[in-house]
This record gives sequence, C-alpha cells and structure tokens, in this order.
Amino acid sequence: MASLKTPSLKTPPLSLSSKSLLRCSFPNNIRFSRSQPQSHRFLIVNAAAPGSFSKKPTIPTVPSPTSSSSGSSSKKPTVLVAEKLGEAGLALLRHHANVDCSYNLSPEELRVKIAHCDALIVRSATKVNRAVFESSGGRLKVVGRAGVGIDNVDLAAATEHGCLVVNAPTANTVAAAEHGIALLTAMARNVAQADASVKSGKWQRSKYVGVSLVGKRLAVLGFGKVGSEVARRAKGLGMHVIAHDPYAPGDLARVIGVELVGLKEAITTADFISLHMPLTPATSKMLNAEAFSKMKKGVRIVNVARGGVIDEDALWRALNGGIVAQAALDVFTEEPPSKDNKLVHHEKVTVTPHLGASTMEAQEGVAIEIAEAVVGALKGELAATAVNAPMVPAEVLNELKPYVELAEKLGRLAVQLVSGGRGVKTVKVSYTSSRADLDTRLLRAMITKGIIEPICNIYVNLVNADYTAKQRGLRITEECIHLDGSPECPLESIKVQIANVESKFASSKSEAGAEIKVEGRVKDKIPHLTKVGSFRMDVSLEGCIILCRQVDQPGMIGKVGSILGEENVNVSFMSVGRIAPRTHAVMAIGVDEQPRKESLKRIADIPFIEDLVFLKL
Ligand SMILES: NC(=O)C1=CN([C@@H]2O[C@H](COP(=O)(O)OP(=O)(O)OC[C@H]3O[C@@H](n4cnc5c(N)ncnc54)[C@H](O)[C@@H]3O)[C@@H](O)[C@H]2O)C=CC1
Ligand SMILES: O=C(O)C(=O)COP(=O)(O)O
Repeated sequence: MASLKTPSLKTPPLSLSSKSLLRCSFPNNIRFSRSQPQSHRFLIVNAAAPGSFSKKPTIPTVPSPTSSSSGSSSKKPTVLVAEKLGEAGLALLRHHANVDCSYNLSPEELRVKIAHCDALIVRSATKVNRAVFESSGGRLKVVGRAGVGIDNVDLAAATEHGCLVVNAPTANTVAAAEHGIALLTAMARNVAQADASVKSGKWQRSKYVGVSLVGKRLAVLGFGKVGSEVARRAKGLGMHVIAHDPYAPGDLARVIGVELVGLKEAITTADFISLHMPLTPATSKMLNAEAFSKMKKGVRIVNVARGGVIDEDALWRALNGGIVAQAALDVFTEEPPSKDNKLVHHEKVTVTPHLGASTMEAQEGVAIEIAEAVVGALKGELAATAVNAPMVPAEVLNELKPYVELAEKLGRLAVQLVSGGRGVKTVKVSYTSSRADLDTRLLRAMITKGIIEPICNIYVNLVNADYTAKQRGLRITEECIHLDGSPECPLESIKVQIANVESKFASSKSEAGAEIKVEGRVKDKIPHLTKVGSFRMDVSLEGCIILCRQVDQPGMIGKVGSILGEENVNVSFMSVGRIAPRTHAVMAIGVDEQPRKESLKRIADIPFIEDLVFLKL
C-alpha cells in the first residue's frame, strides 16, 4: 500500500564551526533534521575542471565558464594562494592547477586578481567579502580557508554567487589546543612577564608568584574539536573541567569526564575560562560587561578562538576592576591590533599574534587538507568540508548518482514544455520510495538546476540552487510517496509537475489539465522518461527527444522514421504511449542530433500528427 508523507530528511550535522553560519535556505514546507556523524559528509560543486585523478563520484553538471578538458597548463584552473601555505599543499595544487602565490595583497589588488582565478585559498588575515565575489565575475568557484574559522569569508555572498567555501577543520585542532594550554600555564605562572623582566635586567621573584592549576575549575566554552582537546589536556593537569556548548554531544563529554553545564553556571563558578567557539552573530561579544559582572572575582581568561567573542573594552574594565585577574589572548577583534591597544599593553595580559594554528605540523596538515578539498571541488568531486551548502554522505551520493541525473533531466524536460518558459513559479516534486529516510536535497537542487538554467542565464549548482530558486520566486514542494518494498533501491520514480503555466505540448498536462507532468525512473543505472502527462512511455534520457501526439493507427512510426532517415537524423530509440488502442498516443523519439526546423515541420505535417515538440536534454 502506498502512503503519502513528507520526506523525513536525515542530514548530517554540520561541521560544528559552520553550524550557526550555514545560510542555505530551504523551502518552508521541508524540515531537516541533522543526525548522521559528521565524519562522512560530502558535497559536490558544479565546477567542471579536467579530470584524470581520483575516481571519486561526481555528478553530471554543466561546465563552469572556466572549465577545460585538457591537461595543458593554460587550460588548468588558476588557484590564487593569498596567504602562506605549507609546501606539501602547494605541491599538490601545482600538480592540478596554475598556482599564483601572492601574499599581502591589498583589498584592491585582490579584487583585480580574483577575476582571473577559479579558486582562492586564504588563512585568517584575508577578508573575502562580497566585493571579492562580485569582482570575480562568476569565475571564482571555490574559496578554501586553510584553517577552521570562516568568519573572514562572507558566506552569504559566496552562496549567492554559487561559490563553494571549504575549510580545513581538523589539521590544526591539536595545535590550537596545545596553544590554549600553553597560554593557560604561561598566564598562571606569569611566564611572559617574568621573561621580559629578567631580560630587562631585573630579578623579581616575589612579583611573579603565580597560581596553581591543580584542583581549579576550568570552564571550556565551546566544546568542539579544540575545546574538547583542551579539556582532555586540562584534566591531565588535575583541573576540574566543566564545559558549556549548546550543541555538544553529551557522550563525548562523559568519555572525557567533563560536565556539560549552562552558560551561567560555567561563567559564575569557573576559576579559569577558555574560549573555543566560532565567531558568529550569536557568539559576538559573548563575554561582555554583563557576563564579566557575573564571574567569580579573580577569574582568568584564555582566548584562542576569536577576538570578537569578547567585548574588549569590557574585558579591559574587568581587568582594572579586579574581576578578571589575568587574560591570555591569541586573537583580537582587529588583527593586527593597533600599536596602542590597551589590552596588549596591560600588565595582566599575555598576548601572542594569532599563533594557535602555527606549528610546522599543523601548517603542513592544513595545507594538504585544503589543497585536496580545493582541487577536488574544482574537479566537481566531493567536498567533505563544505561550509555553505548542504552536504551529502559519500555513500548516499554514490547511490543517488543516476537519480541525480534523472532529476536534472526531468527538470530540464518539464520546463521546455512550458510555453515560452514563462510563469514557472510552482513546482511539485513527488518521489516514490520505500525508504523512510530518503535524502532529497541533492535531487531537489538538480531539479532546480534543470528548471532554471534553460530559462535564464544563471549558473545553478548545489551551492546556490535553493537561493536561486528563492530569488526567482520559484517554490518547490516535495512529497515522498512511501512504498512497501525493498529498500535496496533508493527510489522507484521521480515526478516533476509545473503548475499554472501554458504548455506548448498539450498532452504533457495532467488529466485535470492543471500541471505539466513528467515522470521518470532509473533502469540499469540509466535515467528513463516513463510518463508525459497521462501517456506512459519508456525512453532513455540521452541526446534529444521529439514528442509527437498522434491518432493511434498503423503506420505512424514508419512515416516518422522515414522522414528522419531522409533527413539524415539518427534515431536512438522510439516508444509509443497510449491511453487506449486507436485513440490518442504520444510517440517519443530519441535522436542523436538536432533535426532541422524543416525536418520537424515535415513530421508535424504528417496527417494525424496533432502536436509536436522538440526537447534538448
Ligand atoms: N587561534 C587559532 O589559531 C585558532 C583558532 N580557532 C578558532 O577556534 C574555533 C573552534 O575551532 P574548532 O574547535 O575546531 O571548531 P568546532 O566547530 O569543532 O567547535 C566549535 C564549538 O563551538 C560550539 N559553539 C557554537 N556556538 C556556541 C555558543 N554560543 N556557546 C558555546 N559553544 C558554542 C559549537 O557547538 C562547537 O562545538 C574556530 O571557529 C576558530 O575560530 C581554531 C583553530 C586555530
Ligand atoms: O584555523 C583557524 O581558525 C585559525 O584561527 C588559524 O588561523 P591562521 O590560519 O593561522 O591564520
């Protein structure tokens, strides 16, 4: 028995740093729950650069404006590396792309250069703002952030421009955690101040008496990759560690022996606070005057996250007012901080110049991680670390690949049946599946691509599909018709319906005449068209298709076939769908090349052919 239900869309959790920054919008009627482990997330971007390296899955895409098909250096994509990157990463990039290492570019120089680049790699110092995307003229396909924090990249602008943003979220975790611990211990024992004092010829042993860490309460704010590694190490130092993170998994905390608590409890009870959350609108100035006023007198603060999560003026006042005994800061709201920055010069503050990720090991690792992600994305392969697009697990992607092709082609066919391509606003997609947890994001994106690209000059990919649909007022609703059956096959069929439009092929409308309706399925991994309007057929979706409506009678196939033969048009398949014998039928003819207008007219003029349309796939 078939039952109707809205798809339950199981999507993996976002990279923790990206969770609150993801700005992809989805239609109102669909809710996404995120539940799969984050280690196997992948995304595909429609950048079609030449490919001869890995055999990872790709999806069929339209070539990007800069794509090429040969391996010659002039045809290779160009990658601008705007900040220092480890040699191993550069070597990997050079293998697949022309690499322009231009460091310390001014914003103007970056905007000029970017128009000639397919990818950009940055660290934390380069502001990749809207102007950068606008200056790229659509050529920029990938921004690689060689590190974790992506607060220096305008994700909304990237998404609107169909540009994928990837980061390197794992390679510098340990380095950042070690730096956090280094600052914690150095601060507690006044190492930096004492060092400067000795070097200036003094010997002030009583001035630099420190505080012990053992038995003290450390509150880790942001219990993600870095925060949890800091917690692990602090436990080793004998500290009592609590953590606050609204999204942290409780089981990881339990394993490490850390108690997850609310923000209030964390900041009011801690002797030490270590910050490890991303900078987002929600975390901006999270430690402000109000927060400081609630803290235990004499609290000590470490920040290896982002300067912006602290209200720096409020911290300065809290230091002077004796609430905060000491602070150790690796990061600042403005970097580098101005020469007269009050915090930098405060005697109770230890500072480093954003060194959290700066170990030899971390930089080599980050460079490789980002180079692989960027090269892969340029080739249309999977990106495990996309931060501005929905991500699909690799195994799901492999399985869905032929259905992804089917989805795009059905969208492309349906929109070509609309008179003048005008008035396409309401699209309903129905999936028939025995899977209760069918992930349709990729399919919906490709249907959107198929519908939008033939009618307007917009490049649509998985990154900007939902955004582009919304911009164009295109409302796509989805339903999943659940079948009892083997869940081996992810999808039985996909149906695309476009409502409230004129059709240039009347038979493509449903019985009620309200919507243009096309339906397809995958057979032997090949997408097939199985229904147009009320007419069943079975044609593989390759090349081009001629659809003819005729009065069903003997000899029609022969007549059409002869004309195509005379016109030297090669037929790849033919299929006739009819409601009942000798009534009306729709003939679908697959052709390898586009027939001349005159050839199509000769077919249309055959007696009893009532309607004809030519469709490109
Ligand atoms: N100083 C440096 O050189 C480095 C700095 N970082 C910074 O550290 C941050 C964290 O890095 P990872 O641990 O790798 O990222 P992550 O994504 O693994 O962890 C961030 C955690 O913060 C949590 N979070 C989000 N909003 C929060 C809130 N309002 N309150 C408390 N927790 C919240 C998230 O749920 C997540 O668990 C990065 O975003 C980056 O800004 C990272 C590496 C090096
Ligand atoms: O990975 C991060 O978030 C960092 O802050 C490291 O920044 P960097 O790449 O050293 O400029």
